Amino acid sequence: MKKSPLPLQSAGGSDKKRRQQPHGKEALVKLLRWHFGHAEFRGKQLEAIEAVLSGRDCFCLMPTGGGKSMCYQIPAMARPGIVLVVCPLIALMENQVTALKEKGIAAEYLSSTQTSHAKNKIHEDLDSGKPTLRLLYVTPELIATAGFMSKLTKIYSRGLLNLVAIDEAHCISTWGHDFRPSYRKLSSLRNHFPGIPILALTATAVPKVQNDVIESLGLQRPLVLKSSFNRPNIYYEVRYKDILNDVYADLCNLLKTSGNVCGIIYCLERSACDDLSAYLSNNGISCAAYHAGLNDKLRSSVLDDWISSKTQVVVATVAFGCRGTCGVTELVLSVQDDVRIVCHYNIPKSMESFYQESGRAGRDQLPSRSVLYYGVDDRRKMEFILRNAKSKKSQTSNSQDQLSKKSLDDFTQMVEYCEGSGCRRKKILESFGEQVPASLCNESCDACKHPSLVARNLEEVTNTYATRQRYGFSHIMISRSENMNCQDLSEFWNREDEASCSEEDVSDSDDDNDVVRGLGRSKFQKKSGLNERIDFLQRAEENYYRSKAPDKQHLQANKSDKNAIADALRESSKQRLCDALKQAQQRLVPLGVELKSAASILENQCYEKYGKSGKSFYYSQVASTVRWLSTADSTELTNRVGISNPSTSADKSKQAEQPSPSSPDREQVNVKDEDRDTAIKPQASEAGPVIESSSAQLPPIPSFSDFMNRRRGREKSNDKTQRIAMKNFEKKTRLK
Ligand SMILES: Nc1ncnc2c1ncn2[C@@H]1O[C@H](COP(=O)(O)OP(=O)(O)OP(=O)(O)O)[C@@H](O)[C@H]1O
Ligand SMILES: [Mg+2]
Repeated sequence: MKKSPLPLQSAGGSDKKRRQQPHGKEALVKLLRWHFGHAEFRGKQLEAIEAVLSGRDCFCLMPTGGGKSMCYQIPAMARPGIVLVVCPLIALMENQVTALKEKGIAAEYLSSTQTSHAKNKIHEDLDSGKPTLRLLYVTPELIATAGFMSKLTKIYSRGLLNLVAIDEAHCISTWGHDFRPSYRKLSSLRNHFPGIPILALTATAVPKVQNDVIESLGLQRPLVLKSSFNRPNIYYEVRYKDILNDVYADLCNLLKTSGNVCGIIYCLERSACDDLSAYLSNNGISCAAYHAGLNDKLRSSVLDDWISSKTQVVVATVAFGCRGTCGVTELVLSVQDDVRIVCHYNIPKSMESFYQESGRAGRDQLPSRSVLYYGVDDRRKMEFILRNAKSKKSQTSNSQDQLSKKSLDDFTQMVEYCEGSGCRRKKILESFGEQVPASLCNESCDACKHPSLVARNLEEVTNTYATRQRYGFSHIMISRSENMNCQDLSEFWNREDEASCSEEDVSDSDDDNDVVRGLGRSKFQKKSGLNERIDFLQRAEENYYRSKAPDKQHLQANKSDKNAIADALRESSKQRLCDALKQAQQRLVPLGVELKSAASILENQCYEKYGKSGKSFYYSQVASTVRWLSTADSTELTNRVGISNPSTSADKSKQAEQPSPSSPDREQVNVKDEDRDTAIKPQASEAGPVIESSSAQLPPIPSFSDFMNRRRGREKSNDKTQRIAMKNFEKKTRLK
């Protein structure tokens, strides 16, 4: 170990005596500089260190990347003896131990993944009169074993246990988003080792969780240190899917204009990860999808490439965002310091999750960005899942019911973050109980920097949404939520235990029992994981359309082969696309194509391109085509259904080259809104939803970029007539 710059206090002897020896600030700063090369302590680090060195329990709340590890690493350097660090992940321990060893610090971890030789060496050192080890990392499961507890007790009775640090301490709380039952086993530590300070560390900001952690660990008169959750180096922004021409293209452009930086995109669904990642790759962004659907080898190579900057962006499912329970991904996402941009392709389930996920940007304190793509349909999807989760919980127990209610409340905060026009930063901080002046933001969120643009966007979203509702879009989720028995969905929103994690996560546990239980649950997990729930939603959507279809024989879908796309399913997709086309036709000029054939062409595109990759790809593609139909203009539509001919194999390659349904090539879209205005000829629907004639005469909704371009154009133009026409158009749109 690197020789300390300070005269070290001797190990052993009276606990009290040792703790009474003060460590002045200067001495501690020297240790920081010597061992870690940092000039000064950050935030509350020094206070936490001084507290534990004086023997006091401490609860330390610091934002992600705030430097919590230092709060136990410096005390470990200050005096000989052992600092025990409890950590939820073997991968996380491995990572920290490797980094410490590189700095010449005597650190080790104990886990089932180590060889007996390595373990024996550690035990020998611990058993010796003068252990050289300073930091010993263990999992909560190991702490609970009788063997390890008796070893720890021996170390304690020899006066060699200096501190117990509990990292990610929120995992002990059922109120947190990352509850881990094995953390409950840590409750006994306070009584087992009287006089040894316990340091609980977390970045989880919810006050209820904080109190729960302190109580559950039995901390005595703890020094409670709470740093501000403000991340001044992150610029927060929300983009509105419903008024963007093409969300994929927007995201792609965003990444390109951000430079060749390291980024993370979070999606709710695996299929969206694959789809988006493929789109971005095709458009020149070096990126890869990462989710539980990939095999281990592929996953680790994706992460390796990302860490080594071979890949710029990783598109990951949110299921990998849980800190306490999930495996390597979480580790990588949270140790990569130079992530410059974090995008959420779907609205997160809570402010807590959003904060943690977006917080992975800029851990090195350099300017970074968080961009959330918000869509009303995404919101509905979430609400739908939450509502159904609630109905199941209410059948089982009150406390579960409360948890579901909490999920809904948490989600409301997230919706307010997106739908409100006030400072985003203030909203984040206030949701964690921090009252801050508006000036704190210093124009580092879109609402503060471009207030009128945000207000216009929100107005546009409201108008678009109102019009869509009038046309019958977006009501699907609501009607289904009332009809469906969707009990399986409940688990997704309350990750009460490891059961809700994927198998990789369980393998990270150190507890044999947990592993066995976990494996026993794996069948259930497979059935009730996030993506399966999404599949379930999509199936429900299919059922909805099937039940609408006149020919009920489609209901006989072949259930035997999970991935095979049955003819009945294809038929129901066609029907669904046909419905969407009808609605599009009411909005636009007549397509000049027979609707059923057009639906067939679109369905075939989905099938050709995605069917072979499995059902969920196919489902998501059909769903995104339906979404696309709700915004596409006549030229886009004719281009898409006109070019393709599903029946010839020669066209297959052509189809592959075509942009994905959710991302029609913008270059092809060149229809002026004025042209569209005059071209509208509302058609009576054949069998689609009944639409009032007044709504059928509505002008088409201009896309946001059209709207903005026209605005810009207007500013430049001196042509008075054009200006008047524009004003009239805007007025008309607003009125609708
Ligand atoms: N006093 C300091 N000065 C400069 N850099 C520091 C200081 N303390 C810690 N750091 C650096 O800050 C980064 C984050 O530290 P650390 O991993 O301890 O954060 P954390 O609070 O544990 O974050 P997380 O919640 O993500 O686990 C590391 O690169 C670390 O070296
Ligand atoms: Mg940490």
